[in-house]
Amino acid sequence: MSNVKSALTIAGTDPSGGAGIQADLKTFQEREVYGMSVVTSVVAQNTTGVQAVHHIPVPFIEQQLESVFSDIEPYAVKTGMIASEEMMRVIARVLEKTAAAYVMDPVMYAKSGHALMGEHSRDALKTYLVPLAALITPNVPEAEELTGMTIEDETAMKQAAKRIVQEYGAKAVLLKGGHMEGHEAADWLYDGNSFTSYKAERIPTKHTHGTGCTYSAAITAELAKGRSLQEAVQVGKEYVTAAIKYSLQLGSGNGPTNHWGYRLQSVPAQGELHNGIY
Ligand SMILES: Nc1ncnc2c1ncn2[C@@H]1O[C@H](COP(=O)(O)OP(=O)(O)O)[C@@H](O)[C@H]1O
Ligand SMILES: Cc1ncc(COP(=O)(O)OP(=O)(O)O)c(N)n1
Repeated sequence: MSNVKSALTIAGTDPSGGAGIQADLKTFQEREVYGMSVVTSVVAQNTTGVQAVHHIPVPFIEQQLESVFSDIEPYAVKTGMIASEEMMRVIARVLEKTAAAYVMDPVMYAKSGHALMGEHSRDALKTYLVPLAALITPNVPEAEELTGMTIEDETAMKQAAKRIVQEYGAKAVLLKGGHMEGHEAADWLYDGNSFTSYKAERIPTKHTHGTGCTYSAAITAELAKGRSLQEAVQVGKEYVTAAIKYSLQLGSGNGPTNHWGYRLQSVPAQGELHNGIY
């Protein structure tokens, strides 16, 4: 296996560059790992929402996976949008055979509310992919879908995380608190033994397109570099918080995260932002 640390994302696309594979590859690049991608669905979307979806035929997803894995074995893999049970089965067959750390972002909806996973595929996600994952990163609505629980406070967040590990066989769960109320954006990691919280000040912005993709991709990149799960989540949290803090006023909806945000934190105060970005 090459010493070059590489990460693979298996996910849908966003031609406006804020979410999906485009966000994942930007994150991999910024976190200094070699990024690769397998496309599951081509999504016509932008900062205002999803306009249309074209699913890649399952045999062609299989072909892309074969092209990558027969040539470059990734150190870590993340999955994002996987729309159907058939896609999940093909992806699971490949992930069963790899030693790569696997991070699953169980993407069900875009922030606009558009469904990105078929309703009937949620059980299949639990059957085929959850048991293979080193980490699952649901937001609160996704954790509610997975567990059937109503999650309104941190106690319920922790109960849901525990249930996903104990009942569905996940190795670890990071339940993200972006959808909760309060002055902190608090996420809870449960690794089967104990809980760790990752908290940051809630930033008052509507420009949060692609936050979940950015976060899980940053964690995946850090796992590819050999960091522990706790360290990888810590770096991921710092990365996504900075990406939200410096998020971009692009488009007429929810603007995207800024992948230079992490670097900007350590730069002394500047005057004009260059190109509105850094
Ligand atoms: N306004 C915000 N300020 C700071 N952190 C946020 C904000 N919104 C979300 N986050 C953080 O961004 C990450 C992604 O969370 P979340 O929005 O829950 O996921 P998703 O994008 O999958 O819906 C989490 O770490 C969450 O705490
Ligand atoms: C192709 C694709 N995958 C995932 C998402 C969801 O992205 P996420 O980071 O959870 O947040 P939003 O951008 O939906 O706010 C997506 N939109 N497209």
